[in-house]
Amino acid sequence: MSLTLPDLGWSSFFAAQAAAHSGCTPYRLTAIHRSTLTGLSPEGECTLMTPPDQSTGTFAVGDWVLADPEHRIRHLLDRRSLLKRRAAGTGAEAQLIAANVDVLFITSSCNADFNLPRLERYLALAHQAGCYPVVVLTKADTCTDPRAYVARAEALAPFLTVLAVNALDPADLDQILSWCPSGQTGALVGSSGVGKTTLMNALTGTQEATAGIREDDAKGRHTTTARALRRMVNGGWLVDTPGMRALRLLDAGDGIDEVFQDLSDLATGCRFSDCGHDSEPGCAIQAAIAAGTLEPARLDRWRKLRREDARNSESVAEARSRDKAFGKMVRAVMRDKEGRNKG
Ligand SMILES: Nc1nc2c(ncn2[C@@H]2O[C@H](COP(=O)(O)OP(=O)(O)OP(=O)(O)O)[C@@H](O)[C@H]2O)c(=O)[nH]1
Ligand SMILES: [Zn+2]
Repeated sequence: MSLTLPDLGWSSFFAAQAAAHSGCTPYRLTAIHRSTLTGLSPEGECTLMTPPDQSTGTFAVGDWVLADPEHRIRHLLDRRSLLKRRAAGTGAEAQLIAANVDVLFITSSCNADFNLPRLERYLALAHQAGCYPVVVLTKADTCTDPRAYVARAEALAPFLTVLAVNALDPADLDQILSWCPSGQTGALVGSSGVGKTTLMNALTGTQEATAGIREDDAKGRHTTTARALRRMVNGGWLVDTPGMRALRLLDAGDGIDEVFQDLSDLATGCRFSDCGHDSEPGCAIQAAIAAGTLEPARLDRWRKLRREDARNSESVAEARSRDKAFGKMVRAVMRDKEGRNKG
């Protein structure tokens, strides 16, 4: 298998950045390990070393880097897109999930999993990351009217691409493949059980169980069993990392406003700039609800997403002071209660 740089996703966007650094070779990162990285070039795969002052955590699967002949990374090229999430634990630090993903396949199914707020949440994520969103509704074969699901999803945003497929039918896969042609990179997100593994295997022509993709085993040893960037049957690429599975919103304020453009536009007409859109006088959003041009449920979903985003984006210090303030409040209530019981 001989690949060219464009086959790997290289474009003029990256070439322009690389032009200033002669003597370096471009590599696309296909796996991030604890202390090294795996890079792919037309010559094949090789292990790359990070610069002395940088941990591997500053790189993401899909990144383009320039390395010297000793395989030491000299430059990380600017990204076209970046998917990240809040790191596990209490910290608000971002964990990079994948870079230079062109298309985010937002996967749901034509059954109980179908959930408009969840789709909106992933749309906001795609906008924020800089990926083109394509909604893929699986299990079209199990319901009588998949068009109805498609129509509901299409109503979420103008010009939104929504596909309905039977992930088990090879004939349906071409629809998906056409959105991520040779040299382009896609990623699948969605809830458990919607058919991501089925699609991944079918699109890449493999039978691998995704459970095998683990960077470390229980003993902390290094057992990378599969590449995190997998080639599809049409020459496109799919990111397949454990982190891709549980993406949450991080600093997605702009992305949310883009998905809820109608609401953010309306809000500029509120009398108060900090309007809570409840019972404030001159609230343009409540006026639209009263006039029947805005669904109250849509306002609820917008609020919920913004709250969730604020939570996910708050700094560690903010999280601590929130917990502290909460602790204080609890103690005050307890004291108050004790006082009353005694009195
Ligand atoms: N009839 C039908 N079954 C499907 C379709 N897509 C997936 N399935 C089935 O749904 C089940 C779950 O599919 P998976 O591919 O494991 O789902 P997943 O999203 O990878 O789930 P996790 O691994 O938990 O994240 C499997 O039994 C699939 O065979 C579809 O389009 N039609
Ligand atoms: Zn208002």
